[in-house]
Amino acid sequence: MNSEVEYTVASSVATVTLARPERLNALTSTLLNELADSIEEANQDEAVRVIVLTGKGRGFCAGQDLKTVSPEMDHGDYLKSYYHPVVRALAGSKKPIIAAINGVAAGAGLSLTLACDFRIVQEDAKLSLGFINIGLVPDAGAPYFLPRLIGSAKALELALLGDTITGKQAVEFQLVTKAVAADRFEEEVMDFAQQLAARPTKVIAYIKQLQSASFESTLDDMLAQEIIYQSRAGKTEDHQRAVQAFLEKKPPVFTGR
Ligand SMILES: CC(C)(COP(=O)(O)OP(=O)(O)OC[C@H]1O[C@@H](n2cnc3c(N)ncnc32)[C@H](O)[C@@H]1OP(=O)(O)O)[C@@H](O)C(=O)NCCC(=O)NCCSC(=O)/C=C1/CC=CC=CO1
Repeated sequence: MNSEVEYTVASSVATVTLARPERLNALTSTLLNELADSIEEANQDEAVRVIVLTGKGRGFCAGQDLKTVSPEMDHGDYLKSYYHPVVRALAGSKKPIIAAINGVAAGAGLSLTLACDFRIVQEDAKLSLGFINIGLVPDAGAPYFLPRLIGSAKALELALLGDTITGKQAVEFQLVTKAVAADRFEEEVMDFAQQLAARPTKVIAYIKQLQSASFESTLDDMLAQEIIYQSRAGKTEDHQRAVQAFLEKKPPVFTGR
């Protein structure tokens, strides 16, 4: 039974909600453990085809709960024990994950969204790496994902200046998939999730695995990998039925198998 993360499944979408709204969903060891478990649960559940990660209340996540930080604490050990399992669960998820950033995202709260596949943000949300403002380096995967997502110069700008940008500005930084007005936010997130859920789920996993291998691989490595994954994709029911549907001039219906 979770206490700091809520987990629901409806219409093929698992919604994982950070649930400490009184502290802007600031992260604790309990919350991080529950978050890693929830992502794992969604990945194991065949009824789930898309995962949405969001926050309860007026914000997405204010990063590490600074009330739990003490001089005795080794921040590196803490990262290894509590953050890295979550980063690996998000980045290694076979199912697509949408970070639905429903308000402020700061510190590791923003970092965790970078390990997701899509970021949909409220237009007036405030986003900040913020680590530098308390004398820390960006963590929770941000040093890996941010330069890959927005390029080295912009990543350094956000990390070194620690500035806050709005959801609208985050689109210009190419940090997020799209920014949406607050009153249409939930509807847009669920529409987007349903579009993804109607796609060939197994093949989505293959595409994610292929792409994540790309940056550390040579051309020869990637050509070898595409042989493996296209061979698997070619054997899926979704592919075979979609070809049949095309030949019959019908729209494809993907079941995720
Ligand atoms: C920009 C903010 C996130 C939001 O600002 P605002 O909307 O004006 O809201 P506030 O009034 O500031 O906050 C509302 C209440 O929540 C409390 N709160 C906010 N953030 C935290 C937090 N991180 N920890 C604990 N409590 C928090 C805030 O005190 C208010 O409570 P009261 O109403 O009782 O006063 C802004 O709040 C902000 O900048 N927050 C801090 C952002 C931050 O520095 N986050 C931590 C970065 S470090 C990190 O994420 C990761 C690690 C990893 C490993 C080890 C060690 C450290 O960090």
